[in-house]
Amino acid sequence: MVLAQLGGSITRALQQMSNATVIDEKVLNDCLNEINRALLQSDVRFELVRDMRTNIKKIVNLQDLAAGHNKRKIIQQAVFNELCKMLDPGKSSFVPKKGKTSVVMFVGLQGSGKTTTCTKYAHYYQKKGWKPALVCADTFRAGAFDQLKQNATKAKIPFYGSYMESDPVKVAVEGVERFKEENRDLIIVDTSGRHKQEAALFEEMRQVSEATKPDLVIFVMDSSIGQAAFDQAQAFKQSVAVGAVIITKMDGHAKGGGSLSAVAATKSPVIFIGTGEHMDEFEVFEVKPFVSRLLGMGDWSGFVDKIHDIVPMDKQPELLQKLSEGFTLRTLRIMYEQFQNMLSMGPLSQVFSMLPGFSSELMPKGQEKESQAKVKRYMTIMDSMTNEELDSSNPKLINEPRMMRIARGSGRLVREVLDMMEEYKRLAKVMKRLKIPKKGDMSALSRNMNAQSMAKALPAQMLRQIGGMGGLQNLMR
Ligand SMILES: Nc1nc2c(ncn2[C@@H]2O[C@H](COP(=O)(O)OP(=O)(O)OP(=O)(O)O)[C@@H](O)[C@H]2O)c(=O)[nH]1
Repeated sequence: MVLAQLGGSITRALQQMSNATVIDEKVLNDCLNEINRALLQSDVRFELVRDMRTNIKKIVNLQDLAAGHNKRKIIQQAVFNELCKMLDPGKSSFVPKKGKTSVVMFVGLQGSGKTTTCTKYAHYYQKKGWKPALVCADTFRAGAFDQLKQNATKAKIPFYGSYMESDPVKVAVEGVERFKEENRDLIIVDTSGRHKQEAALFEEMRQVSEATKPDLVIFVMDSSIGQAAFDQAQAFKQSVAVGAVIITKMDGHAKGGGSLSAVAATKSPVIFIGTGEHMDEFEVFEVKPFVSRLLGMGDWSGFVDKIHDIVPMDKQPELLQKLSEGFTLRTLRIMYEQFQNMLSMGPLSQVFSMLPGFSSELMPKGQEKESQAKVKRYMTIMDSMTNEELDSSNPKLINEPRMMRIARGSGRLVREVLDMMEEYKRLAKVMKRLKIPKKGDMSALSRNMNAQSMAKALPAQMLRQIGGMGGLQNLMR
């Protein structure tokens, strides 16, 4: 997945710093140099990287920190905060209100994924009970209207466009008026793109915007754009009042840092990211959970949201319960069982990218097949272990001769057995620090579940304590 490598590099730099016996100026500089290199390699704009370093150095003044201070924590927190700051323009975008008509105009270069994203955006709100509608104001590209029509029909969203009319302003105005009359609460206008930034494109966008007076203009950008992202985003911002950004194709192998720095150019927040060609491969973008995931720290709220999206309602409490029980990887057998759970979930592999520790290495998005093969390989290796080995909390029990024996028994290489043991130790360490945080989890759950499914998720004793079903309903209100 885009940026997985960046996350891995930053995490490694922080880890190396943490491993140093004494944190002095040199250790800090080495760590920051590593992070800078990783960011630049991911196409993040030089100025942003430079500013981030300056800010961290200002916050982490090693000489001023008394001996008792936990320097590692302070540095880690500063890196986390600065990454968040880089992605956060400090102001939120216009938020449409359900039941009240809003017009949202989409702009972006041809092929950025604009038309697909318009439908994903409409579909996202439709699932939440809104009444969206799509207007195709792209009269430039032959086939644009057909594409929107096809997408909209599939998602059962009303649409408007014309095969005959060549004036995009006219089509846009007619479409918006039609849907206002029909009391649609989210009218989405898809505009045309060009292969490159051209005066004609910007003039057309300006005219459509003037005529339809959108409440929000969303700039759609392909994550593979690289260093050109900043200039492109700025050019769009200068022509129309861009208020939010959506970054597409985050599932690809592009570096992605460039598109994220577009936030700085448009001074507008990224509100969603596209993570695949399908309608549901679309995620709300929130800075802190994103940076948490990037650094392998997990994202509980996203995790619970995702479960809500793809797991049938009646299975959700059971799954959450199962997962939370397995988080302490005391023994290899527990890891084996967790792997079994994961494999039986199939499409849920994307969910695991939100789980701390599983993020970039074990289950990178876009490499599900390879990851599954790796997990299966680990399981084959564990199949050749004794019950004592599987149930022991002491990995040292598996010494060199045993490793060689296990490798022979499972038909794998000794190196692979070693890899598996390393992965186990790594996961066990990460999981040890973890428990579904009660407060966060409860608020995420209460957002997403009705009282009935919530009641099932709670231990009986806790449910009694809060006054049964009635008490729970009050609490949720
Ligand atoms: N993998 C992946 N593909 C995407 C994503 N979003 C869009 N696409 C694909 O990108 C291609 C271009 O998308 P379109 O929606 O046609 O692009 P557009 O910007 O509307 O193009 P014009 O209408 O020509 O301006 C299509 O094949 C989409 O399926 C995404 O998040 N991930």
